[in-house]
Amino acid sequence: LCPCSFSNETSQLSTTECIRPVTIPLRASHWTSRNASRRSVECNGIFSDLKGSLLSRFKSGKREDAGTRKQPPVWPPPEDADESDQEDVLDADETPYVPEVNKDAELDESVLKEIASKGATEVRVVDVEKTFLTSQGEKKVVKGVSLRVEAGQLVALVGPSGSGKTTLLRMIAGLEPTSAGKVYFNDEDLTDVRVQDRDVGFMFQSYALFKHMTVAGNVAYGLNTSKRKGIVTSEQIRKRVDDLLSLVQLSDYGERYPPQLSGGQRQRVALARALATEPRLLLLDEPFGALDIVVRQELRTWVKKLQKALNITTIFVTHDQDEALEMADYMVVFHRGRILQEGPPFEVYESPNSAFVMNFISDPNVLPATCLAVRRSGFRTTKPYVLVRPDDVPIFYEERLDLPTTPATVMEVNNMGPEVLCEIKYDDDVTLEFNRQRYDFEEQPLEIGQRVHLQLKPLLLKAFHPEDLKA
Ligand SMILES: Nc1ncnc2c1ncn2[C@@H]1O[C@H](COP(=O)(O)OP(=O)(O)OP(=O)(O)O)[C@@H](O)[C@H]1O
Repeated sequence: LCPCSFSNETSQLSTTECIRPVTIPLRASHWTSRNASRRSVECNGIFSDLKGSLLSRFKSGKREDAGTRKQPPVWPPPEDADESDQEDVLDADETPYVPEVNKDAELDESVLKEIASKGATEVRVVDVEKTFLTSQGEKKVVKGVSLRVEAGQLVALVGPSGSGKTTLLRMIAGLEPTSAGKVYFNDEDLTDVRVQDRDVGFMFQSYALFKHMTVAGNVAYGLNTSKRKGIVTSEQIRKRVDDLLSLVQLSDYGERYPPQLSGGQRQRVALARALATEPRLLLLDEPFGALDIVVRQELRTWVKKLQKALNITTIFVTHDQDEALEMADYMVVFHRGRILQEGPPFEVYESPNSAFVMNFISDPNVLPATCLAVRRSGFRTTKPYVLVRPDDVPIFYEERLDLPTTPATVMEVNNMGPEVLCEIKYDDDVTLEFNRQRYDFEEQPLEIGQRVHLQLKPLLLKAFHPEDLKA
């Protein structure tokens, strides 16, 4: 186990108590009470063992040799710290939670102005196609895509792996030539313009920082290589780097090296670097994909706030539907190289235009189209299956003669925090999950074995053939 934040190691831990092997990235900032309790939930109790093991190791005086480089303060504390200090560090119940970023921090107006000196840019792609030449012949991976991204919007491209999201992003960036179609920034045709002349900032999942360069050096890299922004003297560069590091709340980290940072901090450096040259457009490809769930959640909210404050048009690719629903102003669902649906996230969620979209952005139940409940609902289809979301199923204690309800028996009741997830079985043995807000559930609780009556609303069902859901 390596708790040292220099090493960037992860530990593979298996335990019979866990459903599957657990990988826990260890970082100094993890040893905090809120994270600790979340982590213990995440890994089914393994945390207490882990903590105990680290505690004994720490008490035995072993720690990583941090090398001869200038070292920032890290956990574990120096060996000469007295035992009571050590207990303090490890006592998850008493250590205050240290968030990855201060989401409520006021953004310095002068810094914002410095960085967001241009107006936001509208991006349009028109009938864009991409064909790759592979050993099996030509492969068209983007098939006539048209999309308008309004100036200042945060747009999420979602879809299964291989559906063409990254390829589209790369064509917008100029990293990949288009096979057909046009790319415009504010009505300026940039289709054949080189990447370095498009004024685009990138941030990818793999931090892509130069390990041998300090944080400040990484942020300054773009400025050093492109002197076209009027930032030419070393003093101007230093000022811009300071501003950017302050913006991403890493002012004290300029002299560190990337391996000395946590994943979230590295992504913040990558963001500062992407913003260094005042890009007109920010492109993020799975920016939080490599981060753990707690940090990811925090950075989502923070990046969204920053994006709005900078008013910079941003397109991001994500596999995480929740991330897209939470962050995006506009959501684009890709399937097999085409856009299947686009719109504000709540609209796409509320009114998916196909079984594929419903299945992709929520976690619906699959029912046979001929089952009792579907027939009783009045829904008619020739397709073999039907999707229904767990939050789209009204439930009644008594039979409702005015509504087409179907009786069922409660089989499971699982408290999931803010929601209660229940499973019922209809009399034809078809099962269905539905959820209720905990507050509603407490008002009207359900018990295992209880008879209930559920309504399926035809407008909220989507019929499908298994082929329709394939990536
Ligand atoms: N240089 C290339 N040569 C050949 N095929 C490629 C190349 N780049 C991408 N592809 C193929 O294009 C298809 C789309 O890839 P792309 O990375 O755009 O998908 P994606 O939706 O972003 O998926 P993921 O989320 O997994 O990155 C995939 O089948 C991929 O294998």
